[in-house]
Amino acid sequence: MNVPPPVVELDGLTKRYGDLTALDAVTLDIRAGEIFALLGPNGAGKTTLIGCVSGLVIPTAGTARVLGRDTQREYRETRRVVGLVPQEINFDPFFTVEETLRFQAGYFGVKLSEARLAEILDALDLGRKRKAGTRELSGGMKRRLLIGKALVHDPKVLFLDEPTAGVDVELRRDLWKYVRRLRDQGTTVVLTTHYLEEAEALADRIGMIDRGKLLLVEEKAALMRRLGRRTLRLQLAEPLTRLPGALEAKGARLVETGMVIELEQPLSEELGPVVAAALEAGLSVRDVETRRTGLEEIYVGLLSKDGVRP
Ligand SMILES: Nc1ncnc2c1ncn2[C@@H]1O[C@H](COP(=O)(O)OP(=O)(O)OP(=O)(O)O)[C@@H](O)[C@H]1O
Repeated sequence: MNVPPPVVELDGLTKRYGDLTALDAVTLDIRAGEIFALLGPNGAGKTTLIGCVSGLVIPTAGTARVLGRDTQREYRETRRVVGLVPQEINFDPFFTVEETLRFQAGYFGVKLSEARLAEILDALDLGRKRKAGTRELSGGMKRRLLIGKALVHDPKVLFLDEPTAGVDVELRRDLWKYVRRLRDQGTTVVLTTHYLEEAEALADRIGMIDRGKLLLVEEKAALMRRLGRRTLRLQLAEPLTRLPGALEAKGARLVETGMVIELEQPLSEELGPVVAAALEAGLSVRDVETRRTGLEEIYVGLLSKDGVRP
C-alpha cells in the first residue's frame, strides 16, 4: 500500500514549562488526506502539540514542519496552510456571522469571494444566520462558525481541538459528516477528542498521548483488530446445568441461570468454532449475540498499562 506523503512532520518535538514537560520528544508524521485523531486525558499535551504546529507555542526543542516548512522559521507560510479550530469560542460578540468570516479572511490577506462565503455558510448550515450577530447564535451554531472561521483561507491542514465538546448528538453527527467531506475534498484533518466514539467514527489513524509522550500511533482498523475483544453470547432454548467440556476448555461460562453461554475472546479469534462446539454437543442455540469492545476499553487498558491512570 502506498503511504501518502506527510503533511505535518514532528521530530523530537518538546515543550517544557519550567519543570513540567508538556510535550516529550514527539516524533510523528501526519499524512496527506487522512483524519488523524489524537487521544489523551486532560493535560496530556494535545493542545500544546496543536499550538506548536500552528505557531502559537514555541517548542523548547525539536521541530514541527508543515508541507516541508519549519513552523518557527517560516511562520507566515505555515500559518497560511493551517486552519485551527480552538476549544474556546473566540469571536467578537458585536460582529455578524458574515463579518466574522470576512474579517478572519482579512487576517490572512484573503478576499473572501461571495461564492466561497456562501459555500462555507451553506456547508455549516449557517446561511440563514448570515446577518445575525454572533451573540444570537446557539452554542452549536457558534461551534460551526468556529469551524467556518478556520476554513476561510482554504487551509491544507485543519486542526480541530475538541470540536464537539458540549454539542448535542445530532449536531455532532452533522459535524462528523462535514469533517469527512473536508477529508474527501483533500483536507488533512487532525482532531483531539475526549469522545472515543468520535475517534472510532471518524479517524483513519489514532495517536494516543499521555504526559506529553506519544504512546502509540496506529491505523484505527488495525488497532481494533489487534487489541479489540468481543463478547459472544449463545442463547439456549433450554437451561443447561453443566457446560460441555469443549466449551469449558475455550474459557466459556454459563450465565443467566443456565440459559446463556458467554465467552470473551480477542477479535482476531474466530467465533465459528465456538458455535460449532455448542452444536456438536447437541445444544439447541436460539440466538447468537456478539458485542465488540470499542476504542474506549483499548484506551483505558493502554493508559493503565502505562502505569498512569485510571
Ligand atoms: N502556558 C502554559 N504555562 C504553563 N503550563 C502550561 C501552559 N500551557 C499548558 N500547560 C501545561 O501543559 C500540560 C499540557 O497541557 P495541554 O493543554 O496541552 O493538555 P491537553 O492534552 O490539551 O489537555 P485538555 O484535554 O485538558 O485540553 C498541562 O499540564 C498544562 O497545565
